[in-house]
Amino acid sequence: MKANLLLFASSIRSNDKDAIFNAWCSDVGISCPGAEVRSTSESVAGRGVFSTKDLLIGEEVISIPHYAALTQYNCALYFPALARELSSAHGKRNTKRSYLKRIWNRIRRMPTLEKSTSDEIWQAELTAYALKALEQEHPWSTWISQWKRDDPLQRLVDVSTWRNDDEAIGVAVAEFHKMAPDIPECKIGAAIGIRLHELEEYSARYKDKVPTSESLYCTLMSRAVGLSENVAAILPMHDMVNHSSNPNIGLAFAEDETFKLIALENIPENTELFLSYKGVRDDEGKWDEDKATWLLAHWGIPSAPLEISRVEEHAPYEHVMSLC
Ligand SMILES: C[S@@+](CC[C@H](N)C(=O)[O-])C[C@H]1O[C@@H](n2cnc3c(N)ncnc32)[C@H](O)[C@@H]1O
Repeated sequence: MKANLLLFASSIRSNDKDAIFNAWCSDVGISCPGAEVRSTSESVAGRGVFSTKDLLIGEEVISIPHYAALTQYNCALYFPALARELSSAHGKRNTKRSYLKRIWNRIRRMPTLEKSTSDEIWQAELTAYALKALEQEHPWSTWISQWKRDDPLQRLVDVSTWRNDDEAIGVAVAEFHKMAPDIPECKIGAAIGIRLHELEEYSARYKDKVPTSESLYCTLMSRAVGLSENVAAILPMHDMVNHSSNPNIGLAFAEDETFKLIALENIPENTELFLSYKGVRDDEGKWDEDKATWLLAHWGIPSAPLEISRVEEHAPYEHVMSLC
């Protein structure tokens, strides 16, 4: 069923895809008074969210009810049997990741910092739920079947032999380096190594126990947002917004049980809307090579020192986190 849906998604024309997605948002109660998804060469990524009218600073652009969000909590309610299977599949973790983390920190000449292990758990869980939603034609399947990611890491993961193919890994590193020549290849290699190791762990832990897909895991990672330290979500419509280090909208938590995307400045009609997935400045406001490496490895988005000219994060929305 999943394969059929994905085939269906790739065979429909881009504009039809956008119309289907925009109509689906309205059907499930996502209100977009000032925005819609468009596939267009005017988007930085070929597809993104655009304003459909002039927007004023502070204006609500999109409102997403909590129940529409793909979170572990909502998913456990919709798919309780899978929630039980997932909790028994988590099992005991091994420690190889901390070894890779030490390599990363050695490259950065930083002391070892342990990263929270909850990241891999939410990624695995949300991947399993997304696959189940596709299989059961849950209302989310219309949305999930439109997820896509196209960058060297995704292409590498989609080559089923990547585990035994150092050459393919080298090609991915070289492609990333071409996209972001200011980032040294050794850092890109270390970041990709960590990502691939996560995938290996994911497969070893969950395969044959719950629905798994390395490809979807990799794609999903690039669409999620951290709502709090241990809660990640993929929010329909929010996940269609592309990244800029000069964002014009921000995510806010509202008291009416919705997530809201709010204009951070006056935005003319037909302008691409942007969020900041991850800041790439250090404490002094300079381009930070490590942060830039993760922006590249996690989302496939390049950055360079000269691109940053304005303030990145807007104080009222600083509670909005990106996962990495
Ligand atoms: C959350 S999705 C955004 C929606 C996506 N464009 C789509 O059509 O589904 C994140 C992905 O969009 C692409 N993307 C977002 N911002 C970008 C940018 N500034 N430049 C290039 N690609 C970008 C990257 O492939 C990234 O992994």
